[in-house]
Amino acid sequence: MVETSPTLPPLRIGTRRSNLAVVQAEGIRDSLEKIAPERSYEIEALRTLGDRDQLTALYDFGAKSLWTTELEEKLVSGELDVIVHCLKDMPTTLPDTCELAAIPPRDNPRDALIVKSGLPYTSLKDLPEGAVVGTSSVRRSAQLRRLYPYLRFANIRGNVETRLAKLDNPDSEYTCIIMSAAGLERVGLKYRINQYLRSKDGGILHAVGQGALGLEIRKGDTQTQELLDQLADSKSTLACLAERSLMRTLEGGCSVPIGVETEWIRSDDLKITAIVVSLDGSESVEDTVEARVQSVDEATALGKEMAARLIKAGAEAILKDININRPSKD
Ligand SMILES: NCc1[nH]cc(CCC(=O)O)c1CC(=O)O
Repeated sequence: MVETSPTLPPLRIGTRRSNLAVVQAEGIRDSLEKIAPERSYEIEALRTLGDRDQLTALYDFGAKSLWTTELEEKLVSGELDVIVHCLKDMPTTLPDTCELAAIPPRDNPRDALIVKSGLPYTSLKDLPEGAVVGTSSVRRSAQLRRLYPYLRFANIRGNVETRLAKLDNPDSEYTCIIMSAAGLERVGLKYRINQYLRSKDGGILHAVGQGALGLEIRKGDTQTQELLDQLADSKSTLACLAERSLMRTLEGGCSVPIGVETEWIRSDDLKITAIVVSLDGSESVEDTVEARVQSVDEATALGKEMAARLIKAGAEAILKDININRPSKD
């Protein structure tokens, strides 16, 4: 007689209910099926507060956890085993019942310019005076205001497909929008990207963790941790942890204009560049630092060092001013 090992229950993968979130969760499920084909996997896509409320501007939500709280409750209660997040939507400090188990290989971290269909512009510098950039991200608008003071800005909310539809509507005010390149590429919309933006091209730095996924588990769930270890990418992990350490030290939420870029030079040296910009773009501090990074502690230390340099250059005054002038929730 053949002994059958006790079968594990299906691993329950939770995510938000946007097309992008589901595509991401399916990608993780497919990778897990290759690594551990004996196990079965289920995806549960949940509508979160951030998905339901499309009207409140992002900076009015205050806490960054609008995408994560409801999923974490299900994780802690055992209804889910892992949550697949966009890393940039994850608060830098998690509830102490949960932990960040793994960061898989990062996709393109850059922002992308998408121009309204039918308009001839192909880069930020082509945009005429008064052109309207659709974005609800103060990180994006503050950096653009600094470099292109003649542009105008309007909020835009909704998932990737909704934003593109709003852009292309001939009656909408938008000339262009800025979205994450990774988000567009994952849902098959790479062809809509007119320009990839970065410090050397267009001049704007991306968000902390942009282009990476974060896999969150119940604290102490070693079985799921060991499974997810096999999806982790050490270079992506260390770079993203350095970025998150910078953000945590500056105490910025998703709505604080901190732009960042990390780049591996030689095999173990990480270069980090970061900028903090006032909402109107009139003030900014920027710096670059480089260090050997071979461990989580060294990544964290590099992020802290970057934050210390920005604070020394005046970042605190800019951030304090932003918090005072932030529109209230009511
Ligand atoms: N702001 C919301 C958000 N969070 C993660 C992504 C896309 C995926 C990623 O960049 O990791 C997006 C959309 C966007 O910024 O265009």
